[in-house]
Amino acid sequence: MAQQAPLLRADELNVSFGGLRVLQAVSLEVDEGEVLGVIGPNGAGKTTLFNTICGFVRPDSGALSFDGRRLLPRPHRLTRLGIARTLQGLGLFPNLSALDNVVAGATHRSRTGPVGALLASPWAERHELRLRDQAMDMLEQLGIADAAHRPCASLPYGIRKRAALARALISEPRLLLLDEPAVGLSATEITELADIVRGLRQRTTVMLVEHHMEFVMNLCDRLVVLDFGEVIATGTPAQVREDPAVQRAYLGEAVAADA
Ligand SMILES: Nc1ncnc2c1ncn2[C@@H]1O[C@H](COP(=O)(O)OP(=O)(O)OP(=O)(O)O)[C@@H](O)[C@H]1O
Repeated sequence: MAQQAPLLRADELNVSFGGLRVLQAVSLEVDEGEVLGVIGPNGAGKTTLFNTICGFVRPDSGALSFDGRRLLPRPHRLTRLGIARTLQGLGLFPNLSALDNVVAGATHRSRTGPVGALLASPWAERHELRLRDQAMDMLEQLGIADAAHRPCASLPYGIRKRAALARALISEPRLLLLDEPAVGLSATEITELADIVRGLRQRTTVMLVEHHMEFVMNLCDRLVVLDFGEVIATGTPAQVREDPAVQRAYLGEAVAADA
């Protein structure tokens, strides 16, 4: 049987900032339906890898492909391509309600356009109402429907994180990139988040960057480990845990932290 092509593929990505080589010949594949974790010590290049996939950073060389086609990402066109991302800083509009923030994530699906909005055509209105229903549905699925009409600035951090996730999901991405989804959450919230992400498998592929080892080890199907901008290991959590190069990379970090 022919093997399915990966949903996302990176080939020999090289990125440098000034003289600093931040990604060195990074190659990886993300298969449809999996949860792939990217881990590595501080400064390993994880965020830079995400930023390269999203088009915020241009690689010096190397290539990306998405769904078998060359990917030349541009941040404002990502959702149209089928890629959504949550940010470490969440990036929610603080004065808008959680619901309005989620609707804002679906702007590329809004067919109203400036003329339609001016004319306020019944068709456009119906479409916008449908979007709001879907956004409400999404908040319900993530267990935060109660927060729908409250301004984001007034919500606890854990709820805001879920609102940011709902906003990414409303665009119905094929690939969802989560940047440190567990950071700032309580132990209970982290367990709940893992359940939510597991549930997402049915509808999207997930690639996440994370430091929280227990979360990553319990949740991810596969891991890619970066150290000093290089992929030092790829495999299941169990394989990666036993990998001597990974142990050395993290041990080095622990020793540095103790010093
Ligand atoms: N815009 C930039 N200009 C210069 N150097 C940068 C820039 N962005 C990142 N770096 C450097 O690139 C290296 C990798 O950074 P990056 O943020 O990608 O690592 P990371 O693995 O995400 O780290 P962390 O886990 O601490 O968030 C670091 O040495 C960082 O200081």
